[in-house]
Amino acid sequence: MKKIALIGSTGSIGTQTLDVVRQHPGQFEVEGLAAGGNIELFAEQVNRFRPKKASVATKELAERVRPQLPQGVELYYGEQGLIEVAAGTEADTVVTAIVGSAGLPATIAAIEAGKHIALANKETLVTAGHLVTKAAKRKGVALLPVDSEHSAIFQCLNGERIEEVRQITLTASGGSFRDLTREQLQNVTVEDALKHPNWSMGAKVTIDSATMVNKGLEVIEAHWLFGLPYEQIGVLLHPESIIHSFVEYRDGSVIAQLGTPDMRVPIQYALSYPRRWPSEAKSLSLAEVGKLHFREMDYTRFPCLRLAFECGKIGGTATCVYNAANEVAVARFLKGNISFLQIETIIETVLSKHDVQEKPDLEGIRFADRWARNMAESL
Ligand SMILES: NC(=O)C1=CN([C@@H]2O[C@H](COP(=O)(O)OP(=O)(O)OC[C@H]3O[C@@H](n4cnc5c(N)ncnc54)[C@H](OP(=O)(O)O)[C@@H]3O)[C@@H](O)[C@H]2O)C=CC1
Ligand SMILES: CC(=O)[C@@H](O)[C@H](O)COP(=O)(O)O
Ligand SMILES: [Mn+2]
Repeated sequence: MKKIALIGSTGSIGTQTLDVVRQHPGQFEVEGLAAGGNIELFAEQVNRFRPKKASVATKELAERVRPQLPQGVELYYGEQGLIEVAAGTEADTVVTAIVGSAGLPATIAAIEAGKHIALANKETLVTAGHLVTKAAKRKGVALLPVDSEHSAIFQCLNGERIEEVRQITLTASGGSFRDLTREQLQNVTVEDALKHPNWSMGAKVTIDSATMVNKGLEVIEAHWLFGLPYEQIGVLLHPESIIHSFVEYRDGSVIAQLGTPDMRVPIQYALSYPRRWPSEAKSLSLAEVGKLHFREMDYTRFPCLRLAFECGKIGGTATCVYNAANEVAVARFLKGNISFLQIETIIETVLSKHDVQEKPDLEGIRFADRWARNMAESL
């Protein structure tokens, strides 16, 4: 029996995690669930999975949802509520399916409480990778990747030595606007940006995919998860999202992980590791697929990816600021407040005004995150 807590249960990764739980009756105990504001779905989930602890975003939401929950469930709210669910139950693994750097305090608390992390919330590693990985090492807990590319790399590295790796390559679909020129990007709409060609995901990551910030965040995530320098991390445009990523070894061998795009596969692998459980995922028929395509990344077309590499190499608070500026810019774009191309202008401008702190502690990270958000709001 695997005991899990899940933060971000009502989102795309959260609901698919609960699909995996449902598909393996008797294998899981759900000890804790946390969500933001979707209290109707959250109430259903709590009634179905009967966690001991539950949390929603605010006190007001907690008061509204309380009457719909079964007796005996301890209900919390806010950042402390997330921490309670992530760190305060008997779960051995916490699935971080919350979006944004809001997931950082709960992830650190879970690690400090000795929980393994099935990590979907990439913003946590981008914001404070040095602190998260150091804490995980000190506590002897695993950071198990859920992100499809990182799960792929993790699987390709299985049983190999990291020092024998020449290069890892993350594949990128190109997102909703892959084939548009920068000129054409000037008039794109929120609705169009939300149409990812291959994956059905939450709004924020779908926009990140279109700006290529998602790949930028993933490059930084890979740096921290696998301990590789940025010079050994590459990105390749692959429109079909069938090859989820690959590793080239020093003898010239290349090992890739393939599959139909279905996030329940990497979610399940993070929970079943080192075993492989049966799943309902569709078999991949390469004969049906016929052809796979690849293109060199164009860093002029996708400047946010170049910026991510630059921030990663600078280190310190640079990646935290890249992430925070992006979170604010994407939220503003989704509200119709700025244009698509202004997302990258905001990130670039905020970064240009930032004085990087080299080895920030958690307080330094929080300060940089707040500073970048305020700056991004003010532009
Ligand atoms: N979706 C995907 O296929 C993939 C996602 N990821 C990563 O996984 C993470 C989640 O993405 P995704 O599932 O798409 O996002 P969604 O927007 O679909 O879901 C986000 C979840 O976080 C909850 N949430 C947001 N803010 C808060 C808060 N302040 N307190 C508590 N809960 C909060 C939401 O609650 P509510 O809805 O109730 O407000 C929801 O449950 C992201 O970091 C993303 O980059 C990585 C790979 C693939
Ligand atoms: C499914 C997943 O892992 C997403 O993060 C995915 O990577 C988005 O695809 P692209 O960023 O390659 O468009
Ligand atoms: Mn991904």
